[in-house]
Amino acid sequence: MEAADNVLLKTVLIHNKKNCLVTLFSTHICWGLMSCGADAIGQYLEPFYYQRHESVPIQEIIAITPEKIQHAQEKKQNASLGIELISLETRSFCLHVVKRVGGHRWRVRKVIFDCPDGQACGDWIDAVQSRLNSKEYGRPKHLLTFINPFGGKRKAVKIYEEKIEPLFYLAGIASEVIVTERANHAHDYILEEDLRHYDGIICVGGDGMFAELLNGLLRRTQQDAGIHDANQETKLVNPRLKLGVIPGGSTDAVVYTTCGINDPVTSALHIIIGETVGVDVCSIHQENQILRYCVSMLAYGYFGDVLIDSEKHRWMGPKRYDWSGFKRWCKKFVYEAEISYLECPDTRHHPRDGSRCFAGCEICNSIQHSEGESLYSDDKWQTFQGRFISFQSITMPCRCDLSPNGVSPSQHLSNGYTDLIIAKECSQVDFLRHMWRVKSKTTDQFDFDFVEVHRVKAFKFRPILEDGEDEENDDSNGRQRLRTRQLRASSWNCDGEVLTEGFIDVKVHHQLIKLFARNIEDERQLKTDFCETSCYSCSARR
Ligand SMILES: CCCCCCCCCCCCC/C=C/[C@@H](O)[C@H](COP(=O)(O)O)NC(=O)CCCCC
Ligand SMILES: Nc1ncnc2c1ncn2[C@@H]1O[C@H](COP(=O)(O)OP(=O)(O)O)[C@@H](O)[C@H]1O
Ligand SMILES: [Ca+2]
Repeated sequence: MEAADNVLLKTVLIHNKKNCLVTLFSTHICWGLMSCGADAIGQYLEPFYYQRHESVPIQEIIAITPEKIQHAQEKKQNASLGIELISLETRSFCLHVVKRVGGHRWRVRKVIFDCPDGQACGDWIDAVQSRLNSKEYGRPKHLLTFINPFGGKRKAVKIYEEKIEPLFYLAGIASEVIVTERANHAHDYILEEDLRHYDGIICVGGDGMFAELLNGLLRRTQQDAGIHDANQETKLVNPRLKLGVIPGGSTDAVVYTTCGINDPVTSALHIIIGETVGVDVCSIHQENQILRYCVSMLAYGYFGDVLIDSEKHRWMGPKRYDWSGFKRWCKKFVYEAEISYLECPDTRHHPRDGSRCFAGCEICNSIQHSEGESLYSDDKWQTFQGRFISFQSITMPCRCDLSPNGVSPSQHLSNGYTDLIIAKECSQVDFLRHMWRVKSKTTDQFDFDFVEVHRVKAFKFRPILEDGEDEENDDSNGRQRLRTRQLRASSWNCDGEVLTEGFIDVKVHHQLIKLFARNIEDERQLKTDFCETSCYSCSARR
């Protein structure tokens, strides 16, 4: 329940031509018509009750601006004097707040209040602005923004200029913008330049572009802290800077997963309000070197090959994945590897446990990890050796237009684990059935005898490539036959970037980075138009 001393300002203001009681609490702002208790000049008498009111958390206020409105009375006076004069004094202000319009899409809603005089209006603007500036909300003031002009449908520059820049201006965010001129431009810039003035780094692009930011920032952070990140056992340092993505790529799985939709305005609003979510990161090693960091999908076999092929068809934009996906499916290839993994010790957490990771996820918040303990002293490693069509390590659910529920729907953003999905050698029709379920929203995509899933903390992948002949096997008629290997090497699809090294060691780092996002909201639980917070009036009525 809200304590009375959390009330910062309380006045009767005019909203939609009606007297409204407007109350600024330290955590939210409430307004509504009163059933009793206030007189026309803005004094109110206790007890009062709102008839019906709205409440917006301070965090969801994008900005407060003075509103130049010619008030009706002045209009009349000016008209009678025959002058066209706008009010000399600003007596109205506009609250720009987050509005949910369905399907996880956010928009800006303007709510205008008229005050009795300019002084009252200034007091309101100052009081709300000072809450917005409070450190507890962590709103970014200075951002470094990279735009990939060649990502997705090649509209990133237009998206930024038309939709994002005006919002950042409204919210008082200064953004240094760099339109990239080559692949790795952003990565190299982050590694080398002075970043002290920024609160966050964002990009307008896809997962590949985000991967540049992620790798640049993590390497820079370890370098600055004198951490030797080549050693898999090292406890890595969390970067100070937060990362953000405005979708402008092809799959946009990172932003789709963390904001619930790939919509540029929704992402910009998440960045402005400064809310962040911790995200797990995989470090990928080979012998004594670190190859890359990865947050979404690390895949070998089918998805590695699709990525390589899709680059030849970049002119098709996001559709290139459908085309390459279809081509690769037509030419079925089989791979073989030995995969060792350290499974999550808590058997309640599993890729098929049916859980969903929503904003404020209790599972992510409750899981404990003993970081820093040696993985290799652990004797609980298990091994899979065999043939497969597709191998994926999925560290966040990986929702996207191609898979709205996610490639691993019960994976979590920050549980400290990655899900291994092995689609073992099977017929093309069976593989298609599995993929169809990954795309559709209804059935369990892992409910096939040729699909194996594990939730793991670390894994080692060793491709088996040598041509040759397997041991002799008995066929169903008891005849001995030789099975000739037809094994191919694939490459890795690492957050949409190609990684050619075959054998790798991977470890998950629990909540290593912070993303400007809230994680998806459970829309069934959201009540948008009525007070959700326990303000005085509501609690009095309950
Ligand atoms: C017959 C129905 C077939 C449906 C296939 C559904 C498979 C969906 C898998 C989606 C994978 C999502 C994981 C994220 C991958 C991205 O990191 C990566 C790069 O993204 P971006 O830089 O934004 O372009 N995207 C892919 O690898 C796309 C794979 C698509 C394979 C068909
Ligand atoms: N100016 C540029 N020219 C060419 N490639 C670039 C440029 N800027 C970034 N890239 C690279 O483009 C790749 C794909 O970018 P991304 O934004 O993920 O688009 P998409 O989702 O369409 O693949 C990334 O690997 C990134 O390194
Ligand atoms: Ca995870």
